Amino acid sequence: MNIALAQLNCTLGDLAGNVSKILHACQQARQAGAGLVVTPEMALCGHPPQDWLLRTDFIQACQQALASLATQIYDMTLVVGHPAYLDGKLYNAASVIRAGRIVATYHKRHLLNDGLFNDQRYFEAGGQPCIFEHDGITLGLAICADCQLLPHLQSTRQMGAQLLLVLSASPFRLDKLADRQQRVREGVLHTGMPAIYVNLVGGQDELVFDGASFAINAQGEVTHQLTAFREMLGKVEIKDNQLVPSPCTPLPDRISGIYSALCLGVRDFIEKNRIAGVLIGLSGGIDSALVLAIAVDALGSDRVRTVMMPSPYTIDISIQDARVMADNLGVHHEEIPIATLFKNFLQTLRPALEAFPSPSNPTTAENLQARIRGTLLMALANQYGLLVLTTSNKSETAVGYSTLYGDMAGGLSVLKDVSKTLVYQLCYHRNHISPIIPERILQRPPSAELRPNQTDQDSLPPYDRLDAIIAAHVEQGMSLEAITNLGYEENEVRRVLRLIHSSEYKRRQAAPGIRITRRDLGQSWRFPLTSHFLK
Ligand SMILES: Nc1ncnc2c1ncn2[C@@H]1O[C@H](COP(=O)(O)OP(=O)(O)OC[C@H]2O[C@@H]([n+]3cccc(C(=O)O)c3)[C@H](O)[C@@H]2O)[C@@H](O)[C@H]1O
Ligand SMILES: Nc1ncnc2c1ncn2[C@@H]1O[C@H](COP(=O)(O)OP(=O)(O)OP(=O)(O)O)[C@@H](O)[C@H]1O
Ligand SMILES: NC(=O)CC[C@H](N)C(=O)O
Repeated sequence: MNIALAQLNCTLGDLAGNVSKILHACQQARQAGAGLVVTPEMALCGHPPQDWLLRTDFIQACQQALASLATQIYDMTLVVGHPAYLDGKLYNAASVIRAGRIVATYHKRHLLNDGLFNDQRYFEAGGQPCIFEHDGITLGLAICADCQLLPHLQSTRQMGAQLLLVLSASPFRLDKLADRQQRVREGVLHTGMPAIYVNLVGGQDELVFDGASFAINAQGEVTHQLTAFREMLGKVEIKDNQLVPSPCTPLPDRISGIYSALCLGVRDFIEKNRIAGVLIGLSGGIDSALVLAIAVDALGSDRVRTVMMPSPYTIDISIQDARVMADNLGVHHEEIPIATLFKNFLQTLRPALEAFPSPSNPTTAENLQARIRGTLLMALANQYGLLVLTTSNKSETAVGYSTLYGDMAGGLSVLKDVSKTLVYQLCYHRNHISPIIPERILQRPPSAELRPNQTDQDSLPPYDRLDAIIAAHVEQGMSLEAITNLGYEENEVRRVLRLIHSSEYKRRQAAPGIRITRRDLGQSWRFPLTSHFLK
C-alpha cells in the first residue's frame, strides 16, 4: 500500500483553487500508485483563516467546496483538512472521502491559544478519536498539535490504529524542524504507533509554513523526509505493516532555512496578493542590500526596482555600492537626489521652527530626510503598481530606531524578525552561493546617514550586546534582573528595555513582517501602548 503526502501551498480563501490543487494531487498520486492521499490541516480553505471563521458565508462556502470535492473523489481515498459546522458548533476537522462521499470526520482535540493560533476563539474541541480502514490497515487521525496529546494518541491506538496520519499547519521558526520531529517521535515511541506528518507549505501574511513533511517508524526513525519550502507530493510505501524507508532529503541548516523562509514569505505575500513586484530604497547599507537579495531570489530581477536617494549626508561610496549591488542583481535602479527637496522643506518650515522657543532638535531634520524618501518611494510605488519593502531589522524594530512615515513606510517588513547579527550571517550565506553583496557593504559600520559621520553605535549599544539583550527579553521573556544576572551591565539593560517598551507605538504602525523566531514583534508580541512598567 502507498500513501501520498500532499504537501500543498494552499491560498487562504481560494476555495476553488485549493479544490483543484487537491484534485491534481490525487491525480498525481494515482499515477504514482498511491490509493490514499493526505493533505495538510485546513487545506480546503488555507490556514489560518482567523476571523473568516466567524463568518457564515465563509463557512457555507467551505461546506459547498467540500461537498463538490467529495463528488470528484471516486477511485481513491482522500483525507482533507477543513472547517466543519455541526449542530451549531465549528470544528477544525479532517474528513475521509471515498467513493464520492465523506465516510468519517475527525475533530481536532488540542486547540491552541498561543498568540499565533487562536483555535479556542473559533473552534469547539473534538472529543473522540477517529479511525478508518484502508487496504487492510487501520489508520488513526490527528490534526497538528494533537500529535502531542498523549491521551489522544493512546486512545487512537487502543481503538486499533496501526498508523497515525497527522494533518498539519505548523509554521517555520528557528530550530523548529528538528524540534517538531522530536515531539512527534515522543508520541510515536510512547504508543508504538508510527506517524505520517503532512505539513502545509507557503507564506500566509507573517507566517511561513515550511512543509518538510515526514514519516517516523515505530522505532522513532525518520524513514521519509520531504523537501522544505517546496510544494510537492511525497509517497510512503507500507509493506507488512512497516514503513519502507526511502532516501531522505536533508533538512536545511539554520541559516539557509531562515533565508529560504524569508524568500518564500516575500514571494507568497506578493503573489497571493496579486502585486506586480516590489520597490526598495537602496542606501548602500547592509539591510537594504539583504532585502534586495531576498526580493530578487524570491521574485526574479524583473519584478524588483531600486532607488538610491542621496541627501547631503550620503557619502559617495554609498551611492557607488548601491549601484554595484543593483548591477550585480540586474534590477532597474534609479538615483533621485533629495537635497533640493530637503532644503525646500527646511526653508518652508524655518519660520515655524524658529518660532519654537526651545533649542533646535536635530532629529527633526534627520527624520525629514527619511520622510522625503518614504514619500518618493510611495509615489513610485503608486506609479509602477509596486509594493515598497521596508528594511528595518529586528534590532531596530525592537528599540524604535526608525522613522514613522519615513523608512517605516511600506507594505512588508522583510527583516522585522531578523536581528542585525543575523543580517550579517544571512549576507555571508547568500554571498557564499554567489558573491552579490559588495564586501565594503559588509565591512562598513552601520549608519543611518542622516547627519555627518553618524553611526548606529552613537545611539545604540554595540549590536552583539543589543541583540543578546533583545533576544533575552523578547524571545525568552527574561526580566531586567535575570538579564543583568547573565552579566550585562544593569544600566544598559534598563535602557534597552525602556527603549523596547517605549517604541510600542511605532510597531503598531509598522508593516507586518515575516516571523522566523519563537517571538516576533508582530502577532506574538502584544503589549499595551500605554504602560509605565519598565519605562
Ligand atoms: N506614545 C506615543 N504614541 C504615539 N505617538 C508617539 C508616542 N510618543 C511619541 N510619538 C510621536 O512619534 C514621534 C517620534 O517618532 P519619530 O518621528 O519616528 O522619530 P524619533 O523616534 O524621535 O526618531 C527616529 C530615530 O530613529 C533613527 N533612525 C531613523 C531612520 C532610520 C534609522 C536607521 O538606522 O535605520 C534610524 C533616527 O536617527 C532617530 O534616532 C514624536 O514626535 C511623536 O509625534
Ligand atoms: N540614500 C538612500 N537612498 C535610498 N534609500 C535610503 C537611503 N538612505 C536610507 N534609505 C532607506 O531607508 C532605510 C533605512 O536606512 P538607514 O541608512 O537609515 O539605516 P540602516 O538600517 O543602516 O539601513 P541600511 O543598512 O540599508 O542602510 C534603508 O534601508 C533604505 O531602504
Ligand atoms: N496548527 C497548529 O496546531 C500549530 C501547532 C504548533 N504551534 C506548531 O507550530 O506545530
